[in-house]
Amino acid sequence: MKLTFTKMHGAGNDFVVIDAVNQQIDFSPAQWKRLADRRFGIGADQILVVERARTPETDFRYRIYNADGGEVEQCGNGARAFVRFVTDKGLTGKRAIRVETMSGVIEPRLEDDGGITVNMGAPVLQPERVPFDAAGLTPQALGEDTLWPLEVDGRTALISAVSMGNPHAVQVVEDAERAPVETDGPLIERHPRFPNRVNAGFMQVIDRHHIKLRVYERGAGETLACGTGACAAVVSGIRRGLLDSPVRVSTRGGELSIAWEGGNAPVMMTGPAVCVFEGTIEI
Ligand SMILES: N[C@@H](CCC[C@H](N)C(=O)O)C(=O)O
Repeated sequence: MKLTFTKMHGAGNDFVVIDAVNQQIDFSPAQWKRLADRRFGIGADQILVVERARTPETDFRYRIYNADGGEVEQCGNGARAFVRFVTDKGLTGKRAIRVETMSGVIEPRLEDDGGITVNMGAPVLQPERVPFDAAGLTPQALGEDTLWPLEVDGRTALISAVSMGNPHAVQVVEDAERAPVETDGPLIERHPRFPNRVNAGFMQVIDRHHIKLRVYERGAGETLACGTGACAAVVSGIRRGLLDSPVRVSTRGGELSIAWEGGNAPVMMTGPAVCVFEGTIEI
């Protein structure tokens, strides 16, 4: 079939976005993987599929596939790209949009200045719900946070286990640019204590309102930015007593802003969403 797509990015985290409201889509994991392939396909960290709502309480359903072809629960930068896409394509006239994802309903909003803010919901911190297997580990308390000792390549990384709908392991590093993201990232991603695999975040605290962040993403490798990774890092930093809301998150691809008032308050994410080009591909 001939597939029409839009190539987008949010702070350099790039997406193929597909209108499945007006196109019939039923692809296999191998086909998603091929679309995301940077040599044999279009190239993307994730594929975002915009579908009709399945309930009267929501406006759309939005599905997310990693570059490895696997479907996943959540994508923060993708949520902003989703809003730009449905607005630019005229699929909705609403500015506040309720959208069903695999991990529940989120509420992105197009602001008057053209920026996009997403209510990402409250973080989930119970290990079994991340999911993280903490059996037999002795945690360390830091501020309000619980740091788990994770054995990685013969060393111990002290991680916060956070779910933003999808799983994250966040550690603090002295220098994000020199952090072992390429080497430790894949080991953490597939660490046996994370049964669903995990996104591995490496956060450098610049000051109480500013961090640098690199994320080795599950199913995609290191990306230029990870929205849910930024939310998880800020939650971890605030709980560790290192940060105060709001926090500017500098990534290799751009800047995000994350606000969180603690506890069960939702994490609010603001950042860019850009359309790069449109095209068609035979698949
Ligand atoms: N880039 C995303 C996260 C995409 C999903 C992630 N790789 C996972 O497997 O959970 C973001 O901006 O949040």
